[in-house]
Amino acid sequence: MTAEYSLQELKKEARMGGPGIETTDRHVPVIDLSDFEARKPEITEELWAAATGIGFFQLVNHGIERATVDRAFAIAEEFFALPTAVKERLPLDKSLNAGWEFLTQVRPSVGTPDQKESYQVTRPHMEGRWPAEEELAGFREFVLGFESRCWEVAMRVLSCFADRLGFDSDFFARAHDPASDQYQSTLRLIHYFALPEELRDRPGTWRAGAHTDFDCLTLLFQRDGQGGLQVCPGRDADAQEWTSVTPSSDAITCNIGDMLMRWSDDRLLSNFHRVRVPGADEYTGPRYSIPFFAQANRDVVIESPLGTYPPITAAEYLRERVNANYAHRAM
Ligand SMILES: O=C(O)CCC(=O)C(=O)O
Ligand SMILES: [Fe+2]
Repeated sequence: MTAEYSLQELKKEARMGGPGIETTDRHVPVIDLSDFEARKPEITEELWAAATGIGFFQLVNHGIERATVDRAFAIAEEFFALPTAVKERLPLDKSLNAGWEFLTQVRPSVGTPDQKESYQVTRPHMEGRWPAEEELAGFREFVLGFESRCWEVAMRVLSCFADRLGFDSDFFARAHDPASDQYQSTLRLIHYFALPEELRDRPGTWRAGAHTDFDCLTLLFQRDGQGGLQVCPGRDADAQEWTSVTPSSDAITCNIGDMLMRWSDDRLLSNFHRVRVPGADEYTGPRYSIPFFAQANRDVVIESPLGTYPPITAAEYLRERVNANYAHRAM
């Protein structure tokens, strides 16, 4: 990817920070993964249609039991309830996507920090970044197990895209090999703060400012009743029309990221999304979400079937995206 391409991406992002308008005209498809092997051709059609359109879809019967998802949210709440002094011992290393941050993520679209704290888990870089067993018993073991379950679901979905793109079915599983020290897929626990009165009507306050994800595929776990996620499809997004995604504790909300858009010669669409703050009549308490970002291993070369972009390693690709973000912020 050239620097100009990165900058062009960023200019689009900078235009996306306003409130825009809301529309209910669009639909986020719900895709049933049950009986996956037998129904794979049918599921692949549904995934492809969603990913080449709105870029978002919700998976049901995805194979991760509700009790496991509930436990993930319970343990996330326990983590964020730890004393600040404990969490401060696990600071985020941005280049490694590992550790805890508090109010530090600034999206180029809005220029204000997301109203959240988050904890990122990237397998090869967690040494010294786990709370001690006495502080939060069973946390490390559970979180790593949950990360593996997410990986499995993500690879199942990516194998469908591989079939359609002309790769072999295991192509993306090899590209996201968790046994490699080059692995860079990330599980993130997020706690969006209860909305304080004084921020309720302040323009430019976002739980997550408008952005596209850098990865191949994002799996997002949300809770019933904790809404706010909105999507604006279309790379240019000139109309600035946003559609709310209804949260569900039973579904995994998925979206395509920039890396897979590039890998698919722009056929699969990485679309803008954001998390708005609650409106006047809405629940203003804390909101928790858990995204898993399937991001190809650092040493994997991203080479699209039609050759729209020159080959680039996943590490270099991300470095350019991150650098472009910093350049923008410094201006
Ligand atoms: O919390 C959410 O609903 C969305 C989070 C998100 O888009 C992200 O972390 O990239
Ligand atoms: Fe996102």
